[in-house]
Amino acid sequence: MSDNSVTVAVAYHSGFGHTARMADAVRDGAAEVADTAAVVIAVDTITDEQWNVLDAAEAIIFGSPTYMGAASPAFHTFAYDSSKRWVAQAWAGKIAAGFTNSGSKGGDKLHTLHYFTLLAAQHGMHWVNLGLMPGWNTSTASENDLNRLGVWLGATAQSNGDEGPELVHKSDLLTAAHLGKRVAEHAHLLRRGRVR
Ligand SMILES: Cc1cc2nc3c(=O)[nH]c(=O)nc-3n(C[C@H](O)[C@H](O)[C@H](O)COP(=O)(O)O)c2cc1C
Repeated sequence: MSDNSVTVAVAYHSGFGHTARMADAVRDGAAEVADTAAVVIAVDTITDEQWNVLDAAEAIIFGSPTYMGAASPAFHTFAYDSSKRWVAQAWAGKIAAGFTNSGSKGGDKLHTLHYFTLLAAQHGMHWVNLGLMPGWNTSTASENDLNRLGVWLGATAQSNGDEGPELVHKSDLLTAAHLGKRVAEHAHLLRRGRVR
């Protein structure tokens, strides 16, 4: 890593492993960008050292399954605990983005992403959206299209209730990787624009 390196941290919760697959894909997408350190942090087991990683990161990408139309309780505990950073606006100026996964095609996932934007705004962070046109929305389109669920705000996945994490849809993982890469690119842009 050079002096121009950036850190992209993926702060996520996953109850049963599906959202964890997305988190890994987001990390791998970010790591494709040169001079990027990409790390995943499970917020339900977060350590003091990992809080320090978040404090030092140029970008934090929030991820959670959608449970009962919102982010999971474990993610909300993390958000509550981040209020210590909010008081000092310690994360202000960082880049933020988000992803979620649910059992239904719609599943009220958008509410989880909206919540992430509010969390980011309260922290004074800059939201980066997905940056992909919607896929799978014409008669000739395919469910293997990127952004097959047609969401602009962040990356989304749909996981059938009777299938394990190993069957998370390929397109959703590629869409998650796209988000990670885009966030890393924006983190570099922001860093280059910073007066040192
Ligand atoms: C308590 C609970 C609430 C859920 N609520 C929703 C929901 O509101 N909408 C939806 O589509 N799926 C819902 N689901 C399904 C999960 O979003 C889905 O199983 C997801 O893949 C779980 O991700 P995870 O393995 O990362 O925990 C719910 C599941 C649980 C356990």
